[in-house]
Amino acid sequence: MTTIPFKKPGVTFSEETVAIRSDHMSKWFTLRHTRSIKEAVMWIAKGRKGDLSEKFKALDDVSFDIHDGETVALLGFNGSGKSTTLKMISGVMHPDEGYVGTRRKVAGLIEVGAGFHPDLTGRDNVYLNGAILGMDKAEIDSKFDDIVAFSEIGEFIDTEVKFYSSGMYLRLAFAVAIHTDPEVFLVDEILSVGDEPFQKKCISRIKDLVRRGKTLVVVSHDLDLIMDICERGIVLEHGKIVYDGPSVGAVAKLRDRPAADVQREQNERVERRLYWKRDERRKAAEEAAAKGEKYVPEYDPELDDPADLDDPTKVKRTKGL
Ligand SMILES: Nc1ncnc2c1ncn2[C@@H]1O[C@H](COP(=O)(O)OP(=O)(O)OP(=O)(O)O)[C@@H](O)[C@H]1O
Repeated sequence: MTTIPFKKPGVTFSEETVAIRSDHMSKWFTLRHTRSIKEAVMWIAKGRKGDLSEKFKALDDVSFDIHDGETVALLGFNGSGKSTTLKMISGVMHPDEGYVGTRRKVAGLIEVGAGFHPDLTGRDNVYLNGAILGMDKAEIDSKFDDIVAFSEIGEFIDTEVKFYSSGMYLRLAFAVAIHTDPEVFLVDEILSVGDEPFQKKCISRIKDLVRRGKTLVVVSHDLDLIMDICERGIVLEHGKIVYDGPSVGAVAKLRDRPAADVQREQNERVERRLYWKRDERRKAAEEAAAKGEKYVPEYDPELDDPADLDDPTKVKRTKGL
């Protein structure tokens, strides 16, 4: 039994709740070999018979259903096919065999700055990217200040994005994607591009989405974070699914350790974190009370119900978060 507060108790899934379906999906890629000049000459001399390149199956008969509100991690060692699976779900790649489809509004953070035009300013790119992700102008207008605040781009919003660092790109891309209010959010490892405070902010925002019941599919090598955020883990090995079940079991498989031990350590980690967070709040409330003030904590998706944000006496949202 996990102690994460935002995990939902068992929900009944049906055909109507399927958000993403992958049905016997396979993908072939071409592996190009570097050949010596001699080999290339021989190949031409033999009438170009055979191929200098070789095909390999990056995804092999991958099937899964992801239902509304599920939080799923795609796990596996380097080259196992995680990012390719995410690209299939987002539609930037198509399977060679089988089927993959989504039934909900999807926003993905898969490739940093994909959909950004280098010669346009940050401001113009917010509008361009927002439109690509399905927002109309009025919606972007109303969210523009929040997007810029979240990204912390500040005055650079009117600079052409070709002058941005990769971290600045990421900030703006994440800020736009998160403000599209997607039903399904796809996140690849790219969070690692941002600096630590920004990563924390993104993770907090992702936890907020989870708490609000959104569907999440994440690719990450950060297994502790995965257990925090995701209920389910799908482990890929050489393009095949070798495990699909509770994320703790997936992590145990990757770490080659008993699931009960991994679960116990995860529970201890979460309990410790929540203890310190509550303790900090308690101290801040005492300090405020000593001054005759009322302490209103900042919203934390691990401690607070998102509905509490409607009541300014309960929690407040940090600007841009
Ligand atoms: N466009 C492509 N053309 C050729 N091969 C590709 C292409 N994209 C991915 N691959 C190969 O397909 C395999 C799976 O790649 P993928 O990026 O999905 O792995 P991954 O599990 O996300 O790995 P990592 O943990 O290193 O990010 C790898 O061998 C990779 O080199």
